[in-house]
Amino acid sequence: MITFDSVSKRYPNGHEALVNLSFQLARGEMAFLTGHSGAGKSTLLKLVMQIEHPSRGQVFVDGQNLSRMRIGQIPYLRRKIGVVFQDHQLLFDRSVFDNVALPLVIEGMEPKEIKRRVQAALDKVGLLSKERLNPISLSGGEQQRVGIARAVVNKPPLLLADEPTGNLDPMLSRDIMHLFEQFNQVGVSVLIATHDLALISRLRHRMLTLGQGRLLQDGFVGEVGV
Ligand SMILES: Nc1ncnc2c1ncn2[C@@H]1O[C@H](COP(=O)(O)OP(=O)(O)OP(=O)(O)O)[C@@H](O)[C@H]1O
Repeated sequence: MITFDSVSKRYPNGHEALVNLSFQLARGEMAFLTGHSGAGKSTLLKLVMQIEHPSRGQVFVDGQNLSRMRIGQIPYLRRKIGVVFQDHQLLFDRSVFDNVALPLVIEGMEPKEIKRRVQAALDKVGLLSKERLNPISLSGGEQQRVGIARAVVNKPPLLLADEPTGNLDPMLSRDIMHLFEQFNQVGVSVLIATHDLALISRLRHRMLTLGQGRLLQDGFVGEVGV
């Protein structure tokens, strides 16, 4: 689903955020991306989303070489990728329903189909009863679930998350990771950047560790000594 082939990323200020990075995330695989602050985790995710571009090497998503992609194709790429952020970036002047519906409204989907999809996504994250509320009245964990529902509402084959449990306590964090596992179990490829080694040490998934933009380790959590 994702292939990095000898990818380096140098920002305009000269900082090399990723150095000769190669790895693959198979279709239907779930992996964690970890490493110290500034190791390059967010940069890697931005390259997948085409927010940033590699200075050297090639990135493939779902078989497509991103460096050969025309600008007009970028929206189609982004539709394949659900993204969850730490601060969930919800709109507090809209209901939970409207927040989750947003990607479908932008796509121009029929209102009836939007309703069906949004309710299915809210049901999956356990928030169907709160669809009419304003997200400001929800707890931090619930707000993060709204963010996840919005990320999966158009059924993307790939889900990326950048520190999705950063503001949550350990129990809520486990629930959120469990939700990602459930999406993975139905075939969604999942890549989650996180600092939270204590949390991921309990889950048996592949872990890619970055250090100063290089891939330091790649293996299953138990094998790499976490
Ligand atoms: N737009 C930019 N311009 C210049 N340097 C940048 C830019 N974005 C990130 N960097 C630098 O690139 C390096 C990697 O940053 P990145 O955000 O990818 O790391 P990270 O592993 O996600 O860190 P954190 O866990 O703190 O979010 C850092 O040294 C950062 O300061």
